[in-house]
Amino acid sequence: MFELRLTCPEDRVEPITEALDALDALSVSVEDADADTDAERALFGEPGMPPPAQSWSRTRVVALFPEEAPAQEAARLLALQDFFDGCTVQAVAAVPDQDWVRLTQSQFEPVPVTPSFWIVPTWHEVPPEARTVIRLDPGLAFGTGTHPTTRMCLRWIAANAPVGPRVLDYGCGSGILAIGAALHGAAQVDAVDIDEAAVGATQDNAAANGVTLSAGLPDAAQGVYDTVLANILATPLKVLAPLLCQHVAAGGALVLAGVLERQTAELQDAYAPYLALDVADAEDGWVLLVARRPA
Ligand SMILES: C[S@@+](CC[C@H](N)C(=O)[O-])C[C@H]1O[C@@H](n2cnc3c(N)ncnc32)[C@H](O)[C@@H]1O
Repeated sequence: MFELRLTCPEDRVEPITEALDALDALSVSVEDADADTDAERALFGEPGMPPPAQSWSRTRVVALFPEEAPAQEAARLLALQDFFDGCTVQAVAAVPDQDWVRLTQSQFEPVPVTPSFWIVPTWHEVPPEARTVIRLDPGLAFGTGTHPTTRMCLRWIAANAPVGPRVLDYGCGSGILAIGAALHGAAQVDAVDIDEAAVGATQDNAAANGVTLSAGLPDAAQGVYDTVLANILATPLKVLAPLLCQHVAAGGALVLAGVLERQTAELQDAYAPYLALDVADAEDGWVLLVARRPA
């Protein structure tokens, strides 16, 4: 795992985090850079000296990548953007996996998807109002419920329960959507991902939640499903249009996330030869696109 660390003025956080998402960062976290300033002051021995004025409004953004090359490429591409003026890349550095997991775990709190459907890390008590719970520890696969795209998919699952009976989670990451579908009535859930670590994480997380599902590489998706869920970014979703649509049964639903509001029309165009996508939900600049195949 490699992290790209940069500092920026507060008003650049949004375009930078959006760009990092589009550049396939596994996670992007935003921190207050003032803590650094205090530490630097202590280190360089300036008792009583205020930090430079601009530091007070600076923010640190940390993006994780599976390898060094995409982290370096992201740093290079960001530096070319107009909105990067006044921002500084601090480092691209290796992060030991255990440190990342420990660091990430310290940032996770229980997340409500609906008032009664929660994602709760294993080291937290289950809130009393939670009736349906996914127990999940953030690991190396994407999908902890803190990202709006994951939450929108889970909200759709809860609102459309019972889902299935056959459900496909394409790009399963941690398996969170597959587990959510199984907890909301799906009788058979297939979860697939191009990343073998995600397949392993999905199997582990399903077992930890007492859920039976089948996890594998994309070829394991076979036949048609009543619900096809895919939370991947817009570009791969466009490429996958014919494949995903061919897996949707008559009367079934296709649920797509990972799409920014401004990408809605291009996704609708890419899917138009197969299915008609509508915006079913929106959060923080992301949209949930849903299509139904006529019965
Ligand atoms: C944004 S994560 C979503 C994880 C989880 N489903 C969720 O909703 O939180 C996208 C996942 O899709 C996988 N992925 C990306 N491109 C893919 C492809 N062409 N086929 C299958 N999986 C893919 C990635 O490895 C990653 O685990």
